[in-house]
Amino acid sequence: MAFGARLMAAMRDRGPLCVGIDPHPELLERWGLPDTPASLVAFADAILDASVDSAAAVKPNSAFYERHGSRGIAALEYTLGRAREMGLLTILDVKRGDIGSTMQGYADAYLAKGAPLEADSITVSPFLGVGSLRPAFELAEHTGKGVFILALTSNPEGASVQHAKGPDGHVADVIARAAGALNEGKEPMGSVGLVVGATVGTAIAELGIDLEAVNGPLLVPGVGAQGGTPADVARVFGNVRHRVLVSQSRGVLQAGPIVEELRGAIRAASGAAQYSLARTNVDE
Ligand SMILES: O=c1ccn([C@@H]2O[C@H](COP(=O)(O)O)[C@@H](O)[C@H]2O)c(=O)[nH]1
Repeated sequence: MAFGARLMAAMRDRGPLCVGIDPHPELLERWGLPDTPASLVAFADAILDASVDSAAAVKPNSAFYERHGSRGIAALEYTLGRAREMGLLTILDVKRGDIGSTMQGYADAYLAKGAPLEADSITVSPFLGVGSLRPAFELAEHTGKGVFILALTSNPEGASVQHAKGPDGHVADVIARAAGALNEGKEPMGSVGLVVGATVGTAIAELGIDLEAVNGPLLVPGVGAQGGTPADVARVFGNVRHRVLVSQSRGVLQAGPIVEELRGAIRAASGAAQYSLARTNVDE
């Protein structure tokens, strides 16, 4: 089954939350764990156990694994495999993007069946042009995987590039339209998503972006530690609420390391997002 359909089913069954697996050194310390590769495994195991019946997906961020070198990558490989065995969808946050021939290598690394670092989906950066990402789109289509393109990121520095206007329109809108074209006609939604922060304020309307026409999942970071709120999510994404996957890392992970307490925080964050989105009047 295609990633878009699998994610839609997971969100229907377990709510609109994706739990970020971000083993920051500060979080490891808070959990009473040393900053070592073995701790990455213990940290992620607890998050997977707490998420399995309460979140639609998990999102390990590769950066926190790469900083430990090959043993960190081995920990990531283990965690991706364990999530797959548990039936949890994975979004590997690697933000890759390169010329087409090299992009094929990245696609093979993460989206090929049986690859050591196989994930259900990855994040990609369109800075070299959305067309350069084609190898990832094509392999994802072939293997039933997903791709999330950075469009309007949650950090304040993103706007100076993403709001810029070129011959084809605003950068973020060009990206959104490209995703819409790749997802056209897909039911219940396509597998090419966008990353759009909860912190983008009124940018969607100002840049003339039609999120409905994207027809793909919207991965929404920025809630919690970055200052975004469930009310912001509802305000920004009310008309496409059925395709919104809110991603939270530090906001929920600080409830660890006890799995029951972590599960409680995940359920509360998921419930808050769901409640806020459900109260949105799409005609407003
Ligand atoms: O626009 C973006 C894209 C990705 N991220 C990633 O999401 C998490 C956010 O962590 P929090 O602790 O919930 O702030 C992190 O892995 C970022 O690299 C993002 O924040 N914004």
